[in-house]
Formats: sequence, C-alpha cells, structure tokens
Amino acid sequence: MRANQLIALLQEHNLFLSTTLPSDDVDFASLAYDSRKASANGLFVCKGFNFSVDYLQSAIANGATCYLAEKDYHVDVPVILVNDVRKALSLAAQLYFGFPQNDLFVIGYTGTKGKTTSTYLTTNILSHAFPQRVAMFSTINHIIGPKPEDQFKAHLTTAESFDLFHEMRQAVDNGDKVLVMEVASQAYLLDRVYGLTFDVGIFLNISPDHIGVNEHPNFANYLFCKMQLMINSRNCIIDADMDHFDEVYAAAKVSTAPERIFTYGFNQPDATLSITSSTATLTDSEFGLTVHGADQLQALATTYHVSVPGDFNQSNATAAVLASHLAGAAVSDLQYGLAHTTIPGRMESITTKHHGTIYIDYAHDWGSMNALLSFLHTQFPDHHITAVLGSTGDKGEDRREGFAKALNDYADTAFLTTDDPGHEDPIAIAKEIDSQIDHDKVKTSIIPQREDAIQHAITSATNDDLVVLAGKGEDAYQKINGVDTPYASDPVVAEDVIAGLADEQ
Ligand SMILES: CC(=O)N[C@H]1[C@@H](OP(=O)(O)OP(=O)(O)OC[C@H]2O[C@@H](n3ccc(=O)[nH]c3=O)[C@H](O)[C@@H]2O)O[C@H](CO)[C@@H](O)[C@@H]1O[C@H](C)C(=O)N[C@@H](C)C(=O)N[C@H](CCC(=O)O)C(=O)O
Ligand SMILES: Nc1ncnc2c1ncn2[C@@H]1O[C@H](COP(=O)(O)OP(=O)(O)OP(=O)(O)O)[C@@H](O)[C@H]1O
Repeated sequence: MRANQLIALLQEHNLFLSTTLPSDDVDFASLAYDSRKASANGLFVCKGFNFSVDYLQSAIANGATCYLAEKDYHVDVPVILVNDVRKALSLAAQLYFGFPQNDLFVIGYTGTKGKTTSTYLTTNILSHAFPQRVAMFSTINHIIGPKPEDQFKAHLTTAESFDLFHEMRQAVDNGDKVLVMEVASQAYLLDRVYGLTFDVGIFLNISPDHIGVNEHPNFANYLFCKMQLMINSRNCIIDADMDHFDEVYAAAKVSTAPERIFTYGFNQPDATLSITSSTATLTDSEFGLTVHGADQLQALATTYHVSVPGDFNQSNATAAVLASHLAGAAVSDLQYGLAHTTIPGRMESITTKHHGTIYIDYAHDWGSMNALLSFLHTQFPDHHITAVLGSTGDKGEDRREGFAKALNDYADTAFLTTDDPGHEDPIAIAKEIDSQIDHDKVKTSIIPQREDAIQHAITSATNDDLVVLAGKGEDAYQKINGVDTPYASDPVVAEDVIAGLADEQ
C-alpha cells in the first residue's frame, strides 16, 4: 500500500491532519490494528477503548515502520495523524485489500431482530441461483468460499473493518459474486463499515436494545446508527409494519430515489409487497405476495412456502425475496430457498410423541420474545405455552422487565433459569423477572441449573403443549464470570431429556 495513496484517500474524506514521514513515496508491506499481527515494514493502526502505547511498542518490535493514530505517541517511528482513526482504518483496509466491494453485490441487513434469519434465507436463495458464488457474514457463521476452511464461526455480528474487507478480498479471490451480511448498529457506531456502499440495504425492525455501557447511549443514537444503512445503500428495503417507519423512510429518501426504495408488510396495500399469510403450522408456513406500483416486480406476486415457522419469519422471508430478486434471483430460486432453509437455533423444533412440540429459539429480548410467544398464542390458542428462560447478566437489564411482560401476555408456565449470567447471580436475575410476573396468569419456578429447568419443562409437558427453550439457540456455552463455560446446548439437552423418557421410546 502506497503512503501517498493512503494520504490522498484520507484527505478526500477530510481525515488527514499531518505526518512525520520524511517522504510519502513509501510502500507499506502490511497493515495491522493488532500488535500481535504486525509485521515487517508495516503500518500499525492505534485504536480502541483499551488501547495502550505498549501495543504500539510491540508492533514496532514486530516490524511496524509507521503508525496511524489520532495522537503522537512520540515513539521511534513516524506517524500519520488523523482526526478519526476508526474511519481511517476502514479506508486504509479498503485500499490495502484493493476495494473488494467493487467486485461483489453487497446485501446488508439491519434490524433489532431477524438479521441472522434473513441473512440465511437470502444466502440459501442466492446459492440456488448462483451456486458457489455467495459469501455470507452472519452472527453465527462466515462463508467466504467453497472449501471447508472457508467456513468459520463469527466473533462479532459485523467484523472490524480490517477483517471485513480482508474477508471480502478472500471471497472475491474465491470467485464469489454476492455477499449477504448482517450490519449491527455497532458497525456504524464504531465505523466498521465506513465508506462502504451497499447494493441493497434492508431495515427489518427496531425496538429498544443495545443501550448501555459500551453500546449506544440512548435509543435515538441506536436508531440513528441503524438508519445509516439506508443512507449508504443504492436500493433500500423497509418493513412498513415497523415502529419509526416514517423516520427510516425519510432517511432512505436522503440518498435514494423513491423508485429504488421498496417496502413490505402484512396486508399493507400501499407497500411494494403486501403479505397475506395463508397457512401457519407448528413447523412451517405459507404466504402470498401482491405487488403494488412496481411493474418490474410483478413476477413476485405468487405464493411461498417457508421452512421456518412464525409470522415474523414470513416478514423476514419477504425481505429476503425482495433483496434476492434485486440481486438477480428468479422466482423459482426464491421459492426453493425459502422452502429449504434451517437456521441454527432459530425456531428449531422437536416433535415428541407425548410431550408436545419443543422450540429452540434465540429470542433474548422483549421484541423477539413477544413476537415468538404472540405468534404461538394467536395461532394455537388451545395449546398450553411453557417457557424456559433466563436473562443475561452485565447487560440489557431492561430485558428482564420485557420478558416478564411477554410471559404475562402469552405464557402459562415459566421455568426461570440461567442465561449467560456474567458477573451477576443467576438466581437474583430470575427473581427480578419473577417479581414482575402476574402469578394469577403464569405459574413460575426458579431452577438455576438450565439442564434441570429443561428437564422439568419437557417432563411435565403433555400432548398439546408448546415448550419454548428461549435465549441461547445452539450456544454451547454459558458466559459466567468472564469465561465461556461449556454447556451442552439447548437442543442437545432437550434430545437427551426426550431419550430418557420411557413414554418416548
Ligand atoms: C465495545 C466494542 O464494540 N468493542 C469492540 C472494538 O474494541 P476497541 O476498538 O475498543 O478495541 P479494544 O478491544 O478496546 O482493544 C484496543 C486495541 O488494542 C489492540 N491490541 C490489543 C491487545 C494486544 O496485545 N495488542 C493490540 O494491539 C486491539 O487490536 C484493539 O485494536 O473493536 C474490537 C475489534 O477491533 C471488538 O472486538 C470489540 O468488540 C467487543 C469484544 C464486543 O463485545 N463488542 C460488542 C458490543 C459488539 O460489537 N456487538 C455487536 C452486536 C450487536 C448486535 O447484536 O446487534 C457486533 O457487531 O458483534
Ligand atoms: N422479524 C422479526 N421480528 C421479531 N422477532 C424476530 C424476527 N425475526 C426473528 N425474530 C426473533 O428473534 C430471534 C433472533 O432472530 P435472529 O437471530 O434472526 O435476529 P438477529 O437480528 O440476528 O438477532 P441478534 O442481533 O440478537 O443476534 C429469533 O429467534 C426470533 O425469536
């Protein structure tokens, strides 16, 4: 990477302040923001809440010959000073990796809920349309090519800019043409996607979440960060049913012509796509779409079968239909992809012989718990709903009140247990939820050991019961006192319980 090219790019974005480089006619052999990955003749980027000058010294010891920072650390190598190092890192990464986004059709999903689900649905549709040409960056998994080593677990919902553009480069080099990715609000808060224009940006929904220390200072900031996806997308797709729709639509209109803004919603005749749910079972559903005011989308007006249950998943599926169609998928690809997708830990179900249907679902805040329980309650009013859940420690304290509210509205029985307690006492968290439960409506028990809570819930369930194991999806750990403590995972525990029940054999 040429220093003069980087400086020109930083100047273009009004980020460059000054440099102590004797000449900008130099080449950096590498770029790193982690001292442990710095190498000979490299440029090291100093950023982060926990940054220490010791990291810069280690990077120099590992071969860094220049650093990029917001302040002069007065070390032995020259500095490029900028007024915003996170934005500078994103631009430097794009330059270093040769702007890989220019060779990809990039689809980005934001929303409080449904990002992972919609990302999987879209990836499956597009993989049917363009086999081995689709990259995916989800909270669960990343796929950057066809080989087994091109699939790996995610560390964050949206990776740090350097890692993001690195993986995009690898995906392009592996022949990928499309990228489907999740865009967390944190990605805009910390400029992980600064300078990236999405071909399609989708805004699924918003409800208060991720507000607190290390996250957003308030809801307005959370919404503002999420809306940046609309401002940075060539085509915008927005759920017309969501709260704050008008503000999000207005944000989209700032940089996108109205004919490139698409909306969808349930029985919304004015939306581009109006959804009519035709059948919903415990394990899947079918819906129809009608098209309004967009002749080029008329082919989408047909029926679709979705292999994941829940009306909210019909909504996610419609977003996936629109985004995939804009990327070039045919209706047959849309129908195939939606009918053949499972998402790890999202509405996975186990049908038992005598203990009802068990759902393993990642719902871990009011928005998702409310969507999940209200769907089950509305569709299957005669079924008894049992929920097994806890609430995370060290963050999202308001989730506890939200869970109690959703349980009061829709559940019959709740087993309150452990879910990533962090440095807090899981029993105290459970009691906090319990204190806000209306015990005339919901019968509760506090069972700290999650395995035991699942055991009690399934064993006591009868034929028509719906047992929801909420919050952990397929997580195979409990976050306790800063350590990821191994945990078998909800599906494994549930299968073990069922295998041990005499009447299930
Ligand atoms: C608050 C927050 O978001 N922090 C993220 C941010 O950290 P940071 O830039 O402040 O860096 P830091 O961790 O303080 O470390 C300081 C710097 O020293 C460097 N370092 C560190 C050690 C060393 O030996 N040498 C060295 O050079 C590090 O590489 C880093 O650049 O950037 C890091 C990557 O560069 C992330 O790992 C880190 O995410 C933390 C772990 C995190 O948990 N973030 C959560 C809140 C998050 O981002 N969540 C969203 C999901 C939200 C949703 O569900 O929608 C996500 O996208 O995952
Ligand atoms: N469109 C939706 N509206 C409301 N709830 C939803 C929606 N889609 C999914 N959910 C619920 O939210 C849970 C999490 O879904 P998913 O993992 O797809 O969302 P996400 O946005 O990636 O979440 P997170 O940011 O917490 O990782 C699901 O298990 C389901 O209970």
